[in-house]
Amino acid sequence: MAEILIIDDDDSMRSSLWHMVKRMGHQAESASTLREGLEKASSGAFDVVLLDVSMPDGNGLDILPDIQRTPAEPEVIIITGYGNPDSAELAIRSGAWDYIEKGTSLKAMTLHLVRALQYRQEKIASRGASVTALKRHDIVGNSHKIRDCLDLVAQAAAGDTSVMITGETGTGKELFARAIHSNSRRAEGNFVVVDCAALPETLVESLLFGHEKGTFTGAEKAREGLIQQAHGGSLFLDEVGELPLSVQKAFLRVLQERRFRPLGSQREQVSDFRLISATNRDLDQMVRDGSFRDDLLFRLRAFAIELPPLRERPEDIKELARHHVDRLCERYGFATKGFAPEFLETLTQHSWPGNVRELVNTLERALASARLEPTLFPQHLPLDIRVQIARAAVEQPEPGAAPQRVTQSLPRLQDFRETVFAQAEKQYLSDLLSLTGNDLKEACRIAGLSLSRLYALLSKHGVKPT
Ligand SMILES: Nc1ncnc2c1ncn2[C@@H]1O[C@H](COP(=O)(O)OP(=O)(O)OP(=O)(O)O)[C@@H](O)[C@H]1O
Repeated sequence: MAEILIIDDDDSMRSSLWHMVKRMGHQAESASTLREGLEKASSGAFDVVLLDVSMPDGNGLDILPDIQRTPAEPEVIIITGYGNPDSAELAIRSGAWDYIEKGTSLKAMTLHLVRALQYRQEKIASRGASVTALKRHDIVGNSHKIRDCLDLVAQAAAGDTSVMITGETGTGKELFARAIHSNSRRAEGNFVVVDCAALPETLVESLLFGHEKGTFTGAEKAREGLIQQAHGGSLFLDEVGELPLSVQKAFLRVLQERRFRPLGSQREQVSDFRLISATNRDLDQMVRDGSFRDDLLFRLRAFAIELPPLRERPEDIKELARHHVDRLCERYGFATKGFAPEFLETLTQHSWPGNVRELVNTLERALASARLEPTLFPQHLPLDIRVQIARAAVEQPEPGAAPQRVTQSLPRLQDFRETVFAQAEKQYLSDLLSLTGNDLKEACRIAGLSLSRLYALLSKHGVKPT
């Protein structure tokens, strides 16, 4: 029996969904505001949340990420009476399982729920089996986003297709590539790293494909190429966007046929390798610009993993800091160090544009500054980071400027949302009345509201036709 939470302010809708869930033999709970819904989702163990978009205390899509981050990580089905393509796209991009309009028959809604439950059951079963068995290979973090990536690592490791890992610099692309290799059937073979950004253009072909003795000046001995070294293992093309166009063509052929000819050789060689590539560049844009081959991209991206930046998973910072400080202390022969609470707080407030690599470098600098002192304080952190955080705490943003990281006297997020939402709703209603010249029928049509709902909102905000 599954547990379903219905968040909808419309009494009759809530009640018919509740009966639908009960008839399916599941447990149902309901909430009529977003606040109540989020509270219930946070304390319950729901499998699916049916979430209305247009609610009295805000837009349901705004709390979608909060619901997905609750411990049970439920699937969310968005239900709305005012469907529009943009919010449908936003819902799906934000990870909603499905998006349905209120006019949909109960029979069809039942089917959506059955599918969502089936999907969830299979996801939990496969995640349990695959991620538990996964060797993490030093990957630290338990945020929802990292666990989703580990799930993909487990899936990729079980197969043999080419994998492309994308993500900002320092997000752990090489670490994840190694994890795929060491969890795959090729784990006993070589993991050969090719840093495409560091390959000199004149030597790239000979390094990849190898060469015979005397093929060019300086080729005093025959040399095995990196592709051959990866035979039986994995070839990791880091910064693959930097591969020159001429080499892209030759490499495409290697991928298609797993055969290549070393420079100066008459004979073709065979290499059975699994390709993993990584980039922080927008390869689709490079294809549009003509600097990357679309047929190669298509082959490289048979399976894709996108790693999240550290600022989107601050909950991992503490564990990452512990892991890397312990490793660094061991390397330098220090006794391990404790963290003052303010130290962790400061780390969590920084936005880490260089991601985990920047965090690791910063911890190394903090250790050098603390030397034999047993506890790390913010004072051990580099000055530039402390200055940035101190400035952000006191600076008022310029009108229209990007939001800053502020640390003092903020209201509760829910209260802030409610205030902003109420102001925006009031403004919208005034604009609606002026635009329509107080024609309430036309206003209902534009806003997608019933007349009674429009009256209720006008009276709630004290907006009167002029
Ligand atoms: N999830 C993680 N857990 C532990 N350490 C991590 C994690 N992600 C990254 N790191 C550490 O951060 C540093 C950078 O990682 P890595 O080289 O894999 O990043 P990258 O995305 O390949 O970077 P670039 O794009 O600059 O090549 C390494 O020291 C790595 O050990």
